Amino acid sequence: MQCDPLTRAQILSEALPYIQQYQGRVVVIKYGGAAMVHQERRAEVLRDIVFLSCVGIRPVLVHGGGPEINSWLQKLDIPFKFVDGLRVTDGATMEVVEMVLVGKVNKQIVQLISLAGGSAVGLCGRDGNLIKARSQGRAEIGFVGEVSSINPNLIQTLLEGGQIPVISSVAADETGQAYNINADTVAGELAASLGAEKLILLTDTPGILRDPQDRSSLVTLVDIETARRLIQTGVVKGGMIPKVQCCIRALAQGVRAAHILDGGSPHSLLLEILTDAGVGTKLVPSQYSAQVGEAGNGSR
Ligand SMILES: Nc1ncnc2c1ncn2[C@@H]1O[C@H](COP(=O)(O)OP(=O)(O)O)[C@@H](O)[C@H]1O
Ligand SMILES: CC(=O)N[C@@H](CCC(=O)OP(=O)(O)O)C(=O)O
Repeated sequence: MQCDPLTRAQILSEALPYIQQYQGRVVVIKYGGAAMVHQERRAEVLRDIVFLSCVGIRPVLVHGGGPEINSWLQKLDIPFKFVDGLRVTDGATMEVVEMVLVGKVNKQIVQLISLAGGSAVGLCGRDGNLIKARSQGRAEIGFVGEVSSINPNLIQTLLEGGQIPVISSVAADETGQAYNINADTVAGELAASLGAEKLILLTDTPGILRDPQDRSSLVTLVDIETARRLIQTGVVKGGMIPKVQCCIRALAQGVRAAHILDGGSPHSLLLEILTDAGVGTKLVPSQYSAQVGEAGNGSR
């Protein structure tokens, strides 16, 4: 980290109890396309994930790639549009989504992890029957799927072998038909099925903002009830809605905390997990759970 030695020593002494608490625990991290567009930060984010793995925390990475899919659809002259934050996915679009996410973005991330000194295995839902999909049943959005089941055994085996699983949000149904699933949704369901300690969504805003135009209006701590209210009252809009919804679902299924933070800000992942104050929005099941069970001074 680029900081003076005193600050570094403070961070290290603060981080140690968190590292001890989370050792052996699974942390599911979703690296969104909006954050990944900061090419210069990608290697740094992935180095931080390798660091977590080196100290004994078990990161599982789910990646997005919406902007990269858009750019390839444009190159191929295939028009695209979104309904409720979900890409309308016909047969031709599905083919491009799978090629870009599974063939390109996934392998780039695996390579960057390897260059950072870690070892990663790239998978999509089809591999090892990891995720089975089903249609959302909305004709107007085509092959957009939802998770029908998850088989976490392969992920557990990889984690036990010190590998970092890197997962694309493409999965097939019982007939082999591919579906395009929102990557936040996949991350939330995986976190629940792996009994993860944390679900972390890296995006392009500091977290949930009271005013999306004002980056200083960060909501630092929120429980499920308040998170629902932020959606109902329209504070949380657009692409932030599926994020908050999947955090709520993961918390309701036993994940202890969910975090939304800016993946483009230096070392945001480590600062969020390993310091008392954190840098993003932390979502917890209830206000009570915010005060118990965390290492450090419990300031958040
Ligand atoms: N209350 C809010 N706080 C923060 N961001 C918000 C809020 N409401 C809507 N947003 C929007 O949500 C976007 C993040 O969603 P999205 O673009 O889908 O990201 P990703 O590619 O990481 O999945 C932000 O860039 C912001 O424009
Ligand atoms: C159904 C749906 O919308 N799928 C997404 C999958 C990728 C994704 O979620 O990427 P981000 O995290 O970068 O948004 C898409 O096609 O863009």
